[in-house]
Amino acid sequence: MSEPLRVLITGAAGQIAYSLLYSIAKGDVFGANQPIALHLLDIEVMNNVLNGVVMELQDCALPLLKEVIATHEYPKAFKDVDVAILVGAMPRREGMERKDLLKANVKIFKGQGEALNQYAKKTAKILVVGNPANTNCFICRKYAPSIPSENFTCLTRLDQNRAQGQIAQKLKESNVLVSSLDVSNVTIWGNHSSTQYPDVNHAVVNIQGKAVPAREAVKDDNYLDGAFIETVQKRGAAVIAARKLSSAMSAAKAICDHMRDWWTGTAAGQWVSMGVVSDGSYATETGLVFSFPVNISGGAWSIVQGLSISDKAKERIGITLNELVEEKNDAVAVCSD
Ligand SMILES: NC(=O)C1=CN([C@@H]2O[C@H](COP(=O)(O)OP(=O)(O)OC[C@H]3O[C@@H](n4cnc5c(N)ncnc54)[C@H](O)[C@@H]3O)[C@@H](O)[C@H]2O)C=CC1
Ligand SMILES: O=C([O-])CC(=O)C(=O)O
Repeated sequence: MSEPLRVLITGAAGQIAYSLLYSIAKGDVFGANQPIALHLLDIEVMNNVLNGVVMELQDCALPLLKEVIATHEYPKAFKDVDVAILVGAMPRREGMERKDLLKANVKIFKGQGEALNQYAKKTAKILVVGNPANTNCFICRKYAPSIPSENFTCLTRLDQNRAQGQIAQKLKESNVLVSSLDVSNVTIWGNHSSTQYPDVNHAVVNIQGKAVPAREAVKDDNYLDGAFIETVQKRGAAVIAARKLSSAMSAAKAICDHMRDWWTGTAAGQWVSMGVVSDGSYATETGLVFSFPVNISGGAWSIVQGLSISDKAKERIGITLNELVEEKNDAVAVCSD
């Protein structure tokens, strides 16, 4: 067996981590033969809760889990990590937009960027989950200049999974029985916020072994251009309104999907959506962390190029782009206070 992969999870005493740790330690993400050392970080007041999580991990009796380091200290938490999943941050409550968290959360990602820069492996793959995820990722990368920018990503896979789920659900209404996994190449453009653009123009549904364009399968452009987009954009808020807590089980599942695909690659002809550092593709601003369609091979992602983008789609991409530019300016100002 190989050396343990050092996987840092921040916010390890919180609700997303509680759904996430088991899948990672069991081998669902990095493979059934990959030993894992978990580095669990939370703030000092959560020490007791974190100890309880460590006890439960021991009690899961997982053969791949070789070591658990639970701490509130950055030097220990970030030391030599191969993977950093940065979840720890304040979640939003009912009535808030995710960008309302910016002031409270962005400085956490400045400090964790500095810690990655100082202590993590230079090859570390980083996934930012804490909201506002794109802008926190932008700041994290800014303060970790020794790690390549392509190693920084943020989570928009939950939005992708939601979009696939909505299309599968809609098809059930006309007795076309498919699962979310039969829907591919939906793209989430831009910000993990209510301005994101879930785009079905290149999406495909596998119906009894035949690849059918999503618009042809659904046969309802009004829905796809209206209620579908709004449902995906506002799904996080709908979960908060119902649960009085933000999504956790589905967020943990999306984190696993994101990391597993980054590790093992995307299927031929299929792409996934990830927030990545923009190279200016599709008229976006270079350097912003923007969600794009990406292909992944050999642990490296590349933005899918050459997709046709309608004028309406360009307008929607422009809206989410403008929001990200504003968030970035606010975040840079907060961090230089
Ligand atoms: N990008 C996405 O798709 C999603 C993002 N989120 C975001 O993930 C974040 C975490 O959500 P939950 O787990 O539900 O929240 P939670 O409140 O249950 O857990 C957050 C944990 O982070 C810890 N924490 C706070 N500051 C920290 C720091 N400086 N270092 C390490 N740990 C710290 C807290 O003590 C707490 O244990 C929130 O910002 C939420 O909005 C949630 C769902 C989806
Ligand atoms: O909506 C929230 O605040 C939590 C989140 O990011 C999501 O569920 O997508």
